[in-house]
Amino acid sequence: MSGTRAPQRADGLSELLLSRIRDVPDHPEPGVMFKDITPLLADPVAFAALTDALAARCAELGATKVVGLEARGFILGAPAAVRAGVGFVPVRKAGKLPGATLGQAYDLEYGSAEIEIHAEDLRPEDRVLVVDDVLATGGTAEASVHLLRRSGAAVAGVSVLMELGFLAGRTRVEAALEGAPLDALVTV
Ligand SMILES: O=P(O)(O)OC[C@H]1O[C@H](OP(=O)(O)OP(=O)(O)O)[C@H](O)[C@@H]1O
Ligand SMILES: Nc1ncnc2[nH]cnc12
Repeated sequence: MSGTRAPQRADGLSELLLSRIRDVPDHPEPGVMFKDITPLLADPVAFAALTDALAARCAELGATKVVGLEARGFILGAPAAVRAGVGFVPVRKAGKLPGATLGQAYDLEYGSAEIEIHAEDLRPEDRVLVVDDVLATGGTAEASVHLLRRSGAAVAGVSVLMELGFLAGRTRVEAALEGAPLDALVTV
């Protein structure tokens, strides 16, 4: 696909995943190169390989829950949680969750938003792996880390399928993570 750098892993996983991500120029607005993961989801081999990698990371970090970020983080995070044998907790856009919520406002590459979680689904002893598809400006992941800390859970790390390195989101997420790892299976 266009506009990408060489894969980072020696096992061929990054190359496989990258080959299934489609660049869509000017979506959802002019100037944005949208990274479309639907071809990857439609490929059972690539989707299973991604799920296995995320589940393995969950085990390596001793995570007791996967938190997925709406909406594409749900698609990636939920099967990884099942594969790892841990629970899944959704971070949703504001106004969707029916129970008592904790909320956090944040900025996107395009626009702004607020996220919420049912904090009652996390225990103080939980170690959470945050999963999402794309790290762009880092605003969503950063807000999630702050939200999770406020919920009382420990953040074991953040794992994303794809990091858009030219947007420098890593810096702000690593600052929020205070030493916990930020992993990207593919960086472009
Ligand atoms: O690093 P950032 O600049 O915060 O951007 C990354 C976030 O943006 C996208 O979500 P989006 O809110 O577009 O929603 P969707 O997954 O519901 O399509 C993507 O799935 C990440 O969650
Ligand atoms: N360029 C992009 N492609 C896909 N998802 C995104 N989320 C934020 N920026 C994005």
